[in-house]
Amino acid sequence: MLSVDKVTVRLDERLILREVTTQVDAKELVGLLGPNGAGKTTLLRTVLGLLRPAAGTVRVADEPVERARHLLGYVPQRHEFAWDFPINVAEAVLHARRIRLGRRPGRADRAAVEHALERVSLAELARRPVGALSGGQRQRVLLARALAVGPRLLLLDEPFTGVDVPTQDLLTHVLSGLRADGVAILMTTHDFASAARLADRIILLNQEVVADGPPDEVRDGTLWLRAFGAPTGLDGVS
Ligand SMILES: Nc1ncnc2c1ncn2[C@@H]1O[C@H](COP(=O)(O)OP(=O)(O)OP(=O)(O)O)[C@@H](O)[C@H]1O
Repeated sequence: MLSVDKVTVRLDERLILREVTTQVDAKELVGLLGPNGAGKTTLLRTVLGLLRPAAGTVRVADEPVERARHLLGYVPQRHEFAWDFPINVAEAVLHARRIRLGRRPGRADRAAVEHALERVSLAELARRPVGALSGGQRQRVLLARALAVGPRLLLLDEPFTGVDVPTQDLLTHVLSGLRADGVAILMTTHDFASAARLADRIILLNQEVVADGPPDEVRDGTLWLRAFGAPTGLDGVS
């Protein structure tokens, strides 16, 4: 579903990603790990077509990304959304679908919103202003916004960061269900232990791909040393 081939990205003349090659298949959940500033968000933004690589190619469902945007769902980091905007939960989700489809919403769009809210257990909060939500509820709104467009490739930027255990469990459940439905999922995270439980593969990134494989293969301490510059990444790994 996603194929990234020798992608190099420079921002302000600085090399951020160097010849990154990887892929994510349908029904596959891949965790993207690396230290702060490793280029994880940059890679997601490049896949979304928001950044143009200096070299290399990104293809989604065998198409250049410009022709495959309708297949993409994106869950940004929570701070990137304007939570002080005076809209409620259902409107926030509908808005995402409206922007994607570029038309006034009709009955099918409202049904898609309802379905997305149910999938993340937010139906009861549909009329609540987004500014009044907790961190975990906000995370679920962002996921519902991505789901409302029916993505085949879902990109998530640190969905597990700063949310409580029940929210983590819900996210795990929803992502597992999407994978079973055939969605390809690429998710950045700082937490190897939770990624190892959930992901089929883990990519260790630090400007370049340091390792890419099943969690058991990527557990090797020397790889972590190369990716993080310190062995501390293995803390809490079980
Ligand atoms: N628009 C930009 N212009 C210039 N440099 C940028 C821009 N956006 C990001 N960078 C730089 O690119 C590098 C990679 O940033 P990125 O946000 O992709 O890392 P990350 O792995 O997602 O980090 P974190 O774990 O902290 O979220 C950083 O050094 C950052 O300062």
